[in-house]
Amino acid sequence: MSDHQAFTLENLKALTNQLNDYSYAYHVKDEPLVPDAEYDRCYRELQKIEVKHPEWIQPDSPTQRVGEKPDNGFSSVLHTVPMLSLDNAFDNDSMVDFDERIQKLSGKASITYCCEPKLDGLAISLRYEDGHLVRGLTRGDGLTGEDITSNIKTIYSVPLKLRTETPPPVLEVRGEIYMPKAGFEKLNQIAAEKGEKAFVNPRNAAAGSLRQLDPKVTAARPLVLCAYSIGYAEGWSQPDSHYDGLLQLSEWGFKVNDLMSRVEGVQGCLDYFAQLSEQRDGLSYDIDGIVYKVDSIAQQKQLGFVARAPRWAIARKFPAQEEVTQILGVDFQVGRTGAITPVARLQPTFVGGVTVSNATLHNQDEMDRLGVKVNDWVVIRRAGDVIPQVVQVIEERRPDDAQEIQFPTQCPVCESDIERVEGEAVQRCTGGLVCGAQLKERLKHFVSRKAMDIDGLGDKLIEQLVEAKLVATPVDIYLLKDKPARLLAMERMGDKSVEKLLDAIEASKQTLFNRFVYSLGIREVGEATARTVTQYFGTLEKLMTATEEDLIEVEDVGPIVAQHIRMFFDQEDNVATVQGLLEQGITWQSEDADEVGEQPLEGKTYVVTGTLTRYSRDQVKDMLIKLGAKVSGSVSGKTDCLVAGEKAGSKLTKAQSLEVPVMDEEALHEMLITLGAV
Ligand SMILES: NC(=O)c1ccc[n+]([C@@H]2O[C@H](COP(=O)([O-])OP(=O)(O)OC[C@H]3O[C@@H](n4cnc5c(N)ncnc54)[C@H](O)[C@@H]3O)[C@@H](O)[C@H]2O)c1
Ligand SMILES: [Zn+2]
Repeated sequence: MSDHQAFTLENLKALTNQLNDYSYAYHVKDEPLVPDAEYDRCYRELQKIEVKHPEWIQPDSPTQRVGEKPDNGFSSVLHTVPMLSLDNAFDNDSMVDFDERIQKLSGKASITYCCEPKLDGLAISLRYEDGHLVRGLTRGDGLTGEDITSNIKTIYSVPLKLRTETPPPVLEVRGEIYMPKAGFEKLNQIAAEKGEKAFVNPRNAAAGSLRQLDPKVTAARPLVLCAYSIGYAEGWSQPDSHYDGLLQLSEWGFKVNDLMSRVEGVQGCLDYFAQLSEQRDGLSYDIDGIVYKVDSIAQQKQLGFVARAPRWAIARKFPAQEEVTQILGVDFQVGRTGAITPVARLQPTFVGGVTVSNATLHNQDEMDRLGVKVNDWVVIRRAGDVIPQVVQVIEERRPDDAQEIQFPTQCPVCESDIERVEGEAVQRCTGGLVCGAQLKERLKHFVSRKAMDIDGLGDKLIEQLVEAKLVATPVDIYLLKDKPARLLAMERMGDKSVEKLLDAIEASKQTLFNRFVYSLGIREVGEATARTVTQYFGTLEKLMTATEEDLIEVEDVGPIVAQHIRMFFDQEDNVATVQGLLEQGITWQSEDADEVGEQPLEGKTYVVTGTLTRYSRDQVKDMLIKLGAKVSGSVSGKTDCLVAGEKAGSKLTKAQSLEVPVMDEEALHEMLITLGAV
C-alpha cells in the first residue's frame, strides 16, 4: 500500500475493527474467518500505522491486549499472574534486533536462550495446591480465563497429582494443549463419514474440543498437554533457569517438549531454527514457529513486560501452511483406476514453502461439505509434502460471479459414463482400458521405480506410445523389441536411447514377486500391502487362487483390500495380462519356504530412512525382506532396528527417544555381507 493512502486514521480504525472481528471468531467461536497469515498481515499493517501515529491507537487495538473475553457457558476466573501473548519475528534480522535489545537492556554481552517448538494449540494454566490439581483455566483475555477444570481432567497427560512427596503448597503451571496430527486426521475422517463439518486444522480442533460444555466430548478427543513454564509458586523457590524449571516439571509428571534446547546467543537461536525447520514436517504435531526465552529468571524479571507480551521472549514464525486464494476453475482428472478427482485451479499462492496453483477437492461429497463454487475465495492448506487441500470457503467474500461446480456425467477423456458405486465417495469412469487416461496411468504405474522399474520409459513416452497405439497393455511393452523402427519414430528417440530403453525393458524381467504384484495396480494394493501378501502366500498361484477369507488372514489386509484382490484375479483380462507377462519371461526368485535361503532376520521389523550411498533404499528393503525381516514405514515401539543414512530426520529422533537400536550404512553393509545377502 502507498503511504499517503494507508496512513490515515480511518484506515487504522478499519484495521482495528477488522482484526477484532477476526480475533473474536478465532478465540471465542473457534471458527477462524481467515488463515493466520492473513490475520498477521493485517496486524503488521496496523502496527506500522500505530508506530507512525501513536496518538491514534485505539484502546481496543489488538496490539494493546491479549486474546478475547470469553462469552460462553464457563465461569470466568481471574489469573493469579496475567497470561500474556508473545511478540513475533518473521525473519533472521528481527531475531538479531531482538537479541541486541536484550543485550542492551540486561547489560550482558551474551545471552543464554531456551528454545522451544511453538506448539500450535491453546494456552492453559493449571493450579496445584499441595500437589493436587484444583483448577484449569484458558488464557482468555489474559487477565481472566474460563474455568475448564472438568474438561482438563479428561486429558491423560495432565497430572491430577504431582509425582512428589514434597510439592510446593501452590504451583501454577502453564502449557499448551494440542491435538497431534494423527488424531486430528482421524477425527476429521470420522466427521466426514458422518457428513459433519470437519475442523480446518489441528489447533482449531484442539480449541473446539477443549471448550466443550460436556466433558465427555472432550474426553473422546485426542488431546495432549505439554508444559512450557511455571506461572506462579508459593512456598517454593523455582530454579533460576527456565530450562531447569521445565526439567523439574518433567520430574513431577508433566510432559515437556523433548526438542527444547538451551543455546548461547543469537547464532544458537538461528541454528536451532534451521534445524527445526528441517524437522517440522516429520513431527507428529503441528508447530507454527519457535519460542525463544531468556533462560535466566533473574534476567527475565529485570526485563519485564510491555503492553501485551514479555520483553524476554519472542516467537519466530515458520512460513504459513494456510493461505487465502481464489478458485479460478475446476478440472476433473482421471486416475489409474478411473476415479475422477476434481482439482481446483488456483490463483498461484505461496504456501507451505512452495507456490501452489492446484488443490484437490477430493470428490463430490467433499465439494458439497465445503459448499465451494468457482471464483470463491478459499483457505488452502499444505502441510509437509501432503497434496494441497481446500479446507474452507470464505463465504463473506463470495463474489457475485461465483458459479456452481458441475460434476461431469461423462469421462472428460473417453466420454464413457461416470458411475458412483453405492456407499463409495468416488465416482469412476466406466471405460476401463478403453479409457486412454486410465491406460496411460496404469502403464506409468507399471513401469514406475517401485514397480517394474523400467528406466527411460517416462510419462511423455508412454503417452506417445499409447497414442500411436503401439502399447495397449503392459505385455506390449515387452513386444517393443520387435519394433525398433517404430520406437525410433517417437519424439526425441535416437539409436542410443532406443537401445538403452530396450535393455532396461529386458533387465526388468528379473524382478521380485512383491514388485510384480505391486506393478499390477490392483486397487488398494500399495507397496506395503504387496510386500505382505507376497510374503504370506509365497507363490503367484497361491495368491491368485486365495479366497477373500484366505486374504483377510494376512496382517494389514482388511475386507476391502481382500475384495479388490479377489476381484482383480476374477477378471479374465487381468489373468490374461499376468499370463502374457510370464510368457514374456518375467521371473523372480521363488519364495517357497524350502527354496529360500536362511531367514536370519525372521520376526524382526526394520525401518529404513535417510540417504544411502551404496544402495538405494528400495534395494535395502528388498534385501532385508529376503533375509526374513519385515520392513515398515514408521518407527514405533515394535521396531527392532532403524537403518539411518545421511540426513536422517524425524525417524531418527523418534528411534532415539524410543531407544530403538540404530544402524548406519556401514554397519548395514557389514551385516549384509555377514548374512551373505551381498
Ligand atoms: N486466523 C485468525 O483469524 C486469527 C485471529 C486472531 C489470532 N490469530 C493467530 O493467533 C496468534 C496470535 O495470538 P496469540 O496472542 O495467542 O499469540 P501467539 O500464538 O503468537 O503466541 C502466544 C501463545 O503461544 C503459545 N505457545 C506455544 N508454545 C509455547 C511455548 N513453548 N512457550 C510459550 N508459549 C507457547 C501459547 O499458547 C501462547 O499463548 C497469531 O498466530 C495469529 O495469527 C489468528
Ligand atoms: Zn474415461
